[in-house]
Amino acid sequence: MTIHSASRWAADADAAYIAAHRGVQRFPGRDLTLFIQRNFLTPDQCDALIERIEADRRPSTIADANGDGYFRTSETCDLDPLDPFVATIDRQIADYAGIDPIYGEPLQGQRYAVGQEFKAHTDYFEPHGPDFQKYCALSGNRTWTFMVYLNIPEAGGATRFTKVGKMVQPETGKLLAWDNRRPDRTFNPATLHHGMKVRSGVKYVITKWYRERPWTS
Ligand SMILES: O=C(O)CCC(=O)C(=O)O
Ligand SMILES: [Fe+2]
Repeated sequence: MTIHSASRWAADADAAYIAAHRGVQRFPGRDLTLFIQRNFLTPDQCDALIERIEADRRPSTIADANGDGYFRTSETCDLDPLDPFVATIDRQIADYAGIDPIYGEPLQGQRYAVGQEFKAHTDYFEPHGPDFQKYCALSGNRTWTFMVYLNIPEAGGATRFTKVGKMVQPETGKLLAWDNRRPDRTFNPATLHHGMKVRSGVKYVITKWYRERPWTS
């Protein structure tokens, strides 16, 4: 995998830049800008992240309350940006994306036990939704999502893009990256995705979301 220098960082990712990485796979449909990079993280890096998620997890919340308490049943961990190992991972994602890290929300870990899931949702906030002001007033909406599977659960736990019929299976170190917008920069409902129920074992992922403007918490 090619890591480019920091001089390639910009405010937004360029799909052509990501598409040029060695070994990357691109979803063929025009409705969704989606990439898969196997072995983006090493098994050792994944294990070190799992250790941190185990040490510091709490029940997940969702931003746009929808009245369904079972919508996102996983546990979340805000990975410490001051932890030098976490900073290395963050930098590795920024280099791959070509996005300046100042646009990134802090890296999050997720842990799904048997039966836990994240029902179909988009990562961007509905511009007319009730929580848009609260979550997007300062930093703007979410642009790109970078997600890495840290292990293979014994059964279940795939990510399903329900509108385009694409299913991605967890694999240790596999990166999934997508633009939450269409090429014309409008938000793309075809990014709707479902972190499906784990049927056996435990599933761990990390997620990195980038914003339209520099991140301010
Ligand atoms: O765990 C998954 O497969 C999906 C996670 C996800 O959609 C998210 O964290 O936004
Ligand atoms: Fe998501």
